[in-house]
Amino acid sequence: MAAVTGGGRTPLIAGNWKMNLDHLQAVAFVQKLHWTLKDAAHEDGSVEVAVFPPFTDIRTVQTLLDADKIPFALGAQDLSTKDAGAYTGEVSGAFLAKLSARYVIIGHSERREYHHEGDEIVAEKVQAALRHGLVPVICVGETAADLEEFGAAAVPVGQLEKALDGVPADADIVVAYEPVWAIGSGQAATPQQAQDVCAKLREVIGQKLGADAAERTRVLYGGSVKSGNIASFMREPDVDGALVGGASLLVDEFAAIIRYQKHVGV
Ligand SMILES: O=C[C@H](O)COP(=O)(O)O
Repeated sequence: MAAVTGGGRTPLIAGNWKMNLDHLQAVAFVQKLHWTLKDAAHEDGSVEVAVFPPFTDIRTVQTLLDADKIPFALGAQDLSTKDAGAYTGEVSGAFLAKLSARYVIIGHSERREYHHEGDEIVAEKVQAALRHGLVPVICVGETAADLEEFGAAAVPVGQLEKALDGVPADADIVVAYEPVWAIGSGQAATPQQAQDVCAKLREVIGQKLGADAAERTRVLYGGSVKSGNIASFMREPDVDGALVGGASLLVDEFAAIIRYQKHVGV
């Protein structure tokens, strides 16, 4: 089955569990999701599925994925700017890499808002991820007030420019456009809004890292993605997948999102 995004990029459907599902619930969830998806496209690699459990679940989920040969990638929701040392409560990228985490979310709006993480910290975390061979999923997006004052693209474009400072041209990264007003609100962006901003973010990648990086880097949309709207986003040429919050906690709903190709008609 063909990928539907531009440039031959493999679509990525990523489930950010946020602070939900303890390690026992995580095992039941992953087993059920895998079982539900037995016939789905992710089994042949045409859609990549990634789950982002809380830190305390990661070891358990990693063991399950390995033992049952479940083809989901594993990610963390955050990491420290530091690699080791006297930083109480922090988790190093080195530790995540040892647990076979492939991805790490950086700059999520909930980190920016509740933990006061600005663009400098985000850029440091991107460097920390790359130091340990992790793929940063760099989140950018405008608030409702930003949208009114500057339009949709200005803030995410500025955030991404800063996050990419010092990133080498050959770095493996993912960018997620998440308008803050669309997160958990049930009010998703329109596919055209998502496309417009994702295309601008791809331009930024091109300016900062070069044309090859712009062509190969996946740009996701996030914010109230559901099974009922995923196909409309995935039809857009610059939307290469989704970063899903609430709907990634419901097995049948998340499985239906992963199976979006059935609705796209490719
Ligand atoms: O990381 C995921 C986003 O915050 C989207 O969350 P949501 O799908 O619940 O709107």
